[in-house]
Order: sequence, then C-alpha cells, then structure tokens
Amino acid sequence: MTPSPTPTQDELKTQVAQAALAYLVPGDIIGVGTGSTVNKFIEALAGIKQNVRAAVSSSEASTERLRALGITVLDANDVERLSVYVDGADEIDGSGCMVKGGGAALTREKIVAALADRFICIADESKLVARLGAFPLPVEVVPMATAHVVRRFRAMGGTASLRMRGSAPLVTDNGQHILDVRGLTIEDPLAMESAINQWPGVVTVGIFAHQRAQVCLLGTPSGVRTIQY
Ligand SMILES: O=C(CO)[C@H](O)[C@H](O)COP(=O)(O)O
Repeated sequence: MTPSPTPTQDELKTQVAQAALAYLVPGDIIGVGTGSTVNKFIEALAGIKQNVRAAVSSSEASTERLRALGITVLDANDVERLSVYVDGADEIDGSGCMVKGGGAALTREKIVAALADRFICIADESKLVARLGAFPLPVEVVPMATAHVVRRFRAMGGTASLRMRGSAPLVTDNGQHILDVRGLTIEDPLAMESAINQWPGVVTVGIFAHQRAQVCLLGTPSGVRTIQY
C-alpha cells in the first residue's frame, strides 16, 4: 500500500477552516479575523452563508473577501456581542495565549475578539509553542512614537525593526506603523501585554493574553487536533 502523502500547509489550513464551521451558531453574526488561514475559513463560509446573518471583520482585506461572497459586514460599533470570533495566530501556547499581528491587523483583531464569547483559533500545528516569543512580536505604534518605543524595547533586551512594504513603512488599516521585536522573553504574557500597552504611542501589542483563545483547532497530518482551554 502506498503511504498517503503528507498534507501541505495549505491543506492543513483548509482542514481547520472547515472544522471551525462547527463552532458557528446558525443565524448569528460572526467575528472574522485576518490572514491566510482565515482566508480559507472565509472560503469555507461560502458553503453555509445562508446561516450567517452578518460578520464583523478585523481588516479591510477580510471585509473585501466577505463582501465578495455576499456576506454583510457590520461596523464593530453596531454590535454588542458575538458568539464566536475565528482567527489565526502566529504562535499559541498551552494556555491559549497568542502572538498575533503577522498580517498587521492586531489592533482590530483584539477589538473584535473582545466582543466575542469565544475565540476559536485556527492554525497549523507549527504555531503551537511551549513558550511565546520566537516569532518577532508585532506592535502597532503611532509613527511619532517609533524611536521612543524602539528605545524602550532595547532597554528590555529586544531589537525592534520597522515593518516595511517595499521602500516605505507599512501603514496599517488604522494609519499607524508596525514594529517587529526580536529577542524578547515572554515569561508572563498577561503582565507583559498590560505593561507594553501602557507605553505612550503603543496602539496595541501583539500579545493576546487578555483576549486569549478558548478553543484551538490545530491542523496536523493525522487530522484536526482540538485543544479546549
Ligand atoms: O495575526 C494575524 C494577522 O494580523 C494572523 O492571524 C496571523 O498572522 C496568522 O496568519 P496566517 O493564518 O496567515 O498564518
């Protein structure tokens, strides 16, 4: 018998995107994140869109994809509560804390996640880590504060670099910039998230410990592994 081929990362993302559909409450408004795994989730929504009343989206990119499917996208200000928010992660640990922002959408992701009863994280198994911090930590900053924030990270032993798009700094959906910080040790995600969020000029740090995942659907070669937190 020929062994079945190892699934590609793309196939693992499709698996978890499909699995996330089981967590949606028919007729509810859903929270939708950003990134390549979420793009698979949005594709999967096409098959059940009659059960989706509307969505609240965490980026202009996801909004465009949702609208292309005919799904109504609401302003977060017009929604008090969501049953479920589905999003990816750059890293997730054993307690559901995450590093996010690889797609530069961290601020809106945190806002939409805060509206939801449950954060369903969808990711391939490479994202599960024993301790957060190997992935460069994204931080959205007000441009005039960049140098100050870079110095504060340096004082903590981190090296922050401005994320570029071509030859210019990347500009987020909120009109701000992103720093990617390497070399940090994230021992206490809750405390570190709270501390960095207090720095003047920081819009959002990409540690998601206050808005952590309640469920993680991990794509593995042997199928979807579900972790409940
Ligand atoms: O935080 C994010 C975007 O800001 C994404 O969820 C994160 O970068 C994971 O993306 P992908 O599914 O493409 O690996």
